[in-house]
Amino acid sequence: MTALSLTQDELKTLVGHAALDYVVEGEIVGVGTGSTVNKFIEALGTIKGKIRGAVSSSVASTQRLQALGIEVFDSNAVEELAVYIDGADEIDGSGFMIKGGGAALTREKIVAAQSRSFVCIADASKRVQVLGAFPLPVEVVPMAARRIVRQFERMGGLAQVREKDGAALVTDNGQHIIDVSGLQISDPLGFETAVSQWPGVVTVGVFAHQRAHVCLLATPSGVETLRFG
Ligand SMILES: O=C[C@H](O)[C@H](O)[C@H](O)COP(=O)(O)O
Repeated sequence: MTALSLTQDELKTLVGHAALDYVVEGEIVGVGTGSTVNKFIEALGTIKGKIRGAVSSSVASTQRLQALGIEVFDSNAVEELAVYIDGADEIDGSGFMIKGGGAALTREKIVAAQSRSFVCIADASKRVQVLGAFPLPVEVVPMAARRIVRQFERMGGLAQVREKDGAALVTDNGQHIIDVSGLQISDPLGFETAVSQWPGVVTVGVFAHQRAHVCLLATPSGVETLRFG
């Protein structure tokens, strides 16, 4: 394949449109959050007559979907989704991911869990050997934040509460986010299981139990499809 000279934004558009191949006609599609998913939502608008609607993982994505005339269903109103399409901050060779750079990790994990298949859309910069170079987002109940920061520090991480406009960021769920840098997550399944049990942790941004089944990776040579079985 010839190398294309595309900006990161164009790569996201490419992969956002490629994800349409995974949308099942007549069904409700699970929609993630983030700048790559925003390209997918734009593309979804062009085939909105062919789908029943969407289940969304954030207020931001819901607003974008509704602005395009796509009906957004409550996740409780839908038993199971055929496919969930979402971006990632990092993805490894097993389809394990770090997510939550946009603070939407909790609802993302919920929608991923109710979907038969997770299609990750990302540009090639997100592909890693070992998870952890991207600071790991963890959604926490505010009263537990200090204790959880200390726990990550004891593991050798550097943890801090994410801020927005000079105050702690508040998620769609009314909680806070801790970002943890300096961790190498060599056992994503074990790590996710362990941290998920800490009191006050709402959701850890390691997606190992809800890993991707397919990753559409935008590269300078076009879209590569990685399948994780
Ligand atoms: O909370 C946000 C999500 O996990 C996003 O899917 C992730 O941060 C990737 O976002 P982007 O496509 O903007 O890089």
